[in-house]
Parts: sequence; C-alpha cells; structure tokens
Amino acid sequence: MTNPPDTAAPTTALLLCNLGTPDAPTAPALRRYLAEFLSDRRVVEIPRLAWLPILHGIILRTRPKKSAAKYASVWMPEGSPLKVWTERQAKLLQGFLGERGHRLTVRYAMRYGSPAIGSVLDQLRAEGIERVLVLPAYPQYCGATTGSVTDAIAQWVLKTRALPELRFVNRYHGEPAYINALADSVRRHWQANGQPERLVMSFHGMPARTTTLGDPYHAECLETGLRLAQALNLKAEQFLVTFQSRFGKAKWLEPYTEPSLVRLAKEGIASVDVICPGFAADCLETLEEIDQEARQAFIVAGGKRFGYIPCLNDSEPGMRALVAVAEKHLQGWAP
Ligand SMILES: C=CC1=C(C)c2cc3[nH]c(cc4nc(cc5[nH]c(cc1n2)c(C)c5CCC(=O)O)C(CCC(=O)O)=C4C)c(C)c3C=C
Ligand SMILES: [Fe+2]
Ligand SMILES: [Fe+2]
Repeated sequence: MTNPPDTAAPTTALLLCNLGTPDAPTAPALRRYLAEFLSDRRVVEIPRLAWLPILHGIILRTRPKKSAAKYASVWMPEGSPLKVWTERQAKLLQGFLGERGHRLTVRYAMRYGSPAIGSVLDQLRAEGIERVLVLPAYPQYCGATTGSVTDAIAQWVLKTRALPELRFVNRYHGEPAYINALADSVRRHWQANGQPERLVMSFHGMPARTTTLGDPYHAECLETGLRLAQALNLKAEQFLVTFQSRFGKAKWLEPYTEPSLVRLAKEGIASVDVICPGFAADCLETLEEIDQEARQAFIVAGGKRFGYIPCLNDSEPGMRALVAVAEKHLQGWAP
C-alpha cells in the first residue's frame, strides 16, 4: 500500500500571535491602541461600571501623550519594535519549518491593533487553510495574554461557518530549546562584557490577586527563572526574579524590578545584567522601561555597570526554540 498523494493532505497554517502595538508613536494612535487593550476584561478585571469612566475619563486623556513619547524613543525605522520583530519571526519560522520539511503557511497576528487575529484567520480560510496551530508568543501562560488570544480566536469561531481544525499552544516556559536559547544569550553577553555580580530576570507583572484566583503565570515565571539559573550554574544569591510594568495602584507580583535594582545598588552591588525572559521580542517594556528607566534608576542609586540582554527576537537559538515548540504541537498535522 502506498501513502495517498501529498496533495490530499489538509493545508496547515501556524499563527504566531503577539500583544499588538500602536501604529505610530503618536497620542491619537496610542489612544486607539490603549482603548482596545485596556477594554479587554482579561486585562482589567474591574467591573465595567467602575472601570469605563476611569478609562475614558482619566487614562485615555492622560496616558496616550506620555506613552507616545516613550514609544518615540524606541521606534525603529521600520516601525514599532514589537511588530518588526514579530514579523521577522514569522518570516523566519516559515523558512526554518520549510527547511525541516513541513509544508505549512506561517502568518502573524496581533491581539490588539493590526493585523487583527480575526482578519488573518479570514484570509487563511480564503486561502483554503484547513488546520491552524495558534502559537501565542508568550512563554508563560497568563489569562491576560494567552487566555485573551484564545478569546479572540473564539470570537472569530462564533461568526465563522466552515471552521478549520484548531490547536493552541498554551505555554513553553520550560521547553529545553527556549531555556537553552536564553542561557546561550546570557553566556554570549558575558563573553563580550564579563559576568556581573547579579543576573536580574525581569518578567512583566500582573495583579497579585490573579495568582490566588488560579492564574499559573507567577509559578511559570519562577520555573523559567530557576531553569535558566540551573542552565547557567548560578547559585541562589547570584540571580533574582523580579516583576516590572506595574499598572494602577493595586498590589502586583513582587519583588518589583526597579525598586529591586535600586536596593541592589544601595547594598553595594556595582554590576547587574537584566534579561526579560517573558518577552519573545523586544518592545516598549524592555527597551524603554528596562534599558532606559531601570538602567537610570540603578546608576542614580550608585550602581556602576548595567547590562541589558536583548530578547530572543530573531536570533537563531530563539527561532530554534519556536521551531521546537511548533513541531511538538504540529505532530500528526503538517507533513
Ligand atoms: C509578557 C506578558 C504581558 C503581561 C502578562 C501583560 C499584562 C498587562 N499589561 C498591562 C498594561 C500595559 N502593558 C503595556 C505594554 C505591553 N505589555 C506587554 C506584555 C504583557 N502585558 C507587552 C509586550 C507590551 C509592549 C507593547 C508594545 O507596543 O511594545 C501597556 C502599553 C504601554 C504603556 O502605555 O505603558 C500597558 C498599558 C496590564 C494592565 C496587564 C495585566 C493586568
Ligand atoms: Fe503589559
Ligand atoms: Fe511599561
């Protein structure tokens, strides 16, 4: 018996999803982006009646201008870093997976802004795609990010008649190829610049109560941190896991990144490197909040040497990690 011809195999797509970013570093573009992002019930879990007046009456009047100036300081010639890197990752994934014999289409989409998840899924259906693997570019599962990507897919499902088969990647926080890629990136940084006294692993924060409510995000960040430290043979006192980007007045996951860096400097720690393992691509939160703001806070507090280790972006080890995750979830699908 011979296998049926390959042309009979269902056509498959991989959809790489990231958060989304404004179209321009301007206040109007920021207002559109933040309005969509901060209206998501997965992101702000405050009753609508209380939240919407705050969002429209205060936040969307004040934050866009301030955030636009921050975005302007990291904007690349081709656009917002998050979008530039995500687009490159999708192109490279297509090539890497193709080289390894997988016949599938790779596209990227954004949860907020463009290209929107629903419109990319519409295009894929119009192209006759019958199977879609959804790969959110979030190594650690979080309701506000991974869960929200699933919501956007579900919204598209609700209005679509002929559905493709769907698979979802929920996490890859312990994937060996991802941990190795991070470790490789740290080692290369140390070879070029020397090893600092502390390695700070900074993850995006979340309201602390989300952990009590059952979100596995905090535990998964800690696990990634421990595995990275093990891969680098670090002792407990040589590294710390911290949380950045606090939004609002509630208690968020601790320890907070910037106050931790200030404390280290005040305790006499002269050199630190910061890596952000929870971000698959550099973006405002890493390039501005860490490499600019946190750097300055550390130096002002008396620190001498601050190294920022870039995200995996389009690096070969980073792409191999995404390939390894994709291949695990494509089993039995893409030839
Ligand atoms: C990596 C995981 C992320 C989690 C978890 C997350 C939760 C979260 N974020 C906000 C509020 C904001 N985040 C903003 C930017 C931003 N956040 C992530 C990732 C996670 N967020 C990324 C990759 C980015 C950068 C986007 C880019 O364009 O570069 C912003 C916008 C910027 C600003 O105005 O400061 C806000 C606001 C909340 C409230 C939240 C969970 C409750
Ligand atoms: Fe965020
Ligand atoms: Fe931030």
